[in-house]
Amino acid sequence: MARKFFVGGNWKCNGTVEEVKKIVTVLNEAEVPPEEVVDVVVSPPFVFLSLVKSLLRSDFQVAAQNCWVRKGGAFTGEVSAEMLVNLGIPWVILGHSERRLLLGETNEFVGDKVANALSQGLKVIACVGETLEQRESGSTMDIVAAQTKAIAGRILDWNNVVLAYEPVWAIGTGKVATPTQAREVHTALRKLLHDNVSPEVAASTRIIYGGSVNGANCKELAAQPDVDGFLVGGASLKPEFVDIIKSATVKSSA
Ligand SMILES: O=C(CO)COP(=O)(O)O
Repeated sequence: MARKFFVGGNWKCNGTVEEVKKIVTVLNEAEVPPEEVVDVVVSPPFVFLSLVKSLLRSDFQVAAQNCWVRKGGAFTGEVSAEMLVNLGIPWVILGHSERRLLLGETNEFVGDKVANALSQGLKVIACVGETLEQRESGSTMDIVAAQTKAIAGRILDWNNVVLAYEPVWAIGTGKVATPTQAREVHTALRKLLHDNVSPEVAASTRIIYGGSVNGANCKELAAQPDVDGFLVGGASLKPEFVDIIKSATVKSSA
């Protein structure tokens, strides 16, 4: 069965109520391929989740950008998976490189978070990716394999997981991975799932690319065999996000 294209918009730590309303209006008015062709998931900061959920068209979904590693309780400043479920938020992004690098989230911690979020009924966009230094030293595959294995070992049901390959050197830099660079890692990750999990999971799990994706480069990337969609940062705050959603047709017409 073909994997459904997936386009996520990670708004990161951006936005005001007014800006959020504007972005949602653009999305609500956009003509995009039907739900059967593409999953669209936008991820505002926690404080805007309810607002976005209440305004957003029903064929698009909402994701949180993080959640706590365990059940809620005395953890000042954290938001638990069960709170997100209670709010009707279906998705959460976990293991983003900004959290790994700026907040010290380790592979093991991200694995724990993924296990906890899935056990509470959330769907997870799990992120992996190497730094520039790691790429230049030739350790890209070792790094993303270790990150992926730490996550994979904690997953019982892969139906609720999307894997996002986001090379750190491509995030927010305007330096997008070439289609070949993206394809190489995506293909290797799919092989890793094949060998370490199962052929079925390797065939059905969406592996999406993130890092300086925009309206101009999305089609060529979308045409790569193992690229099943995108996790978009900066461009997800702009009208060109709609063009990125439309790149799903590159796959459906292939
Ligand atoms: O980190 C990203 C999405 O999670 C990518 O960010 P940019 O698209 O701004 O490079």
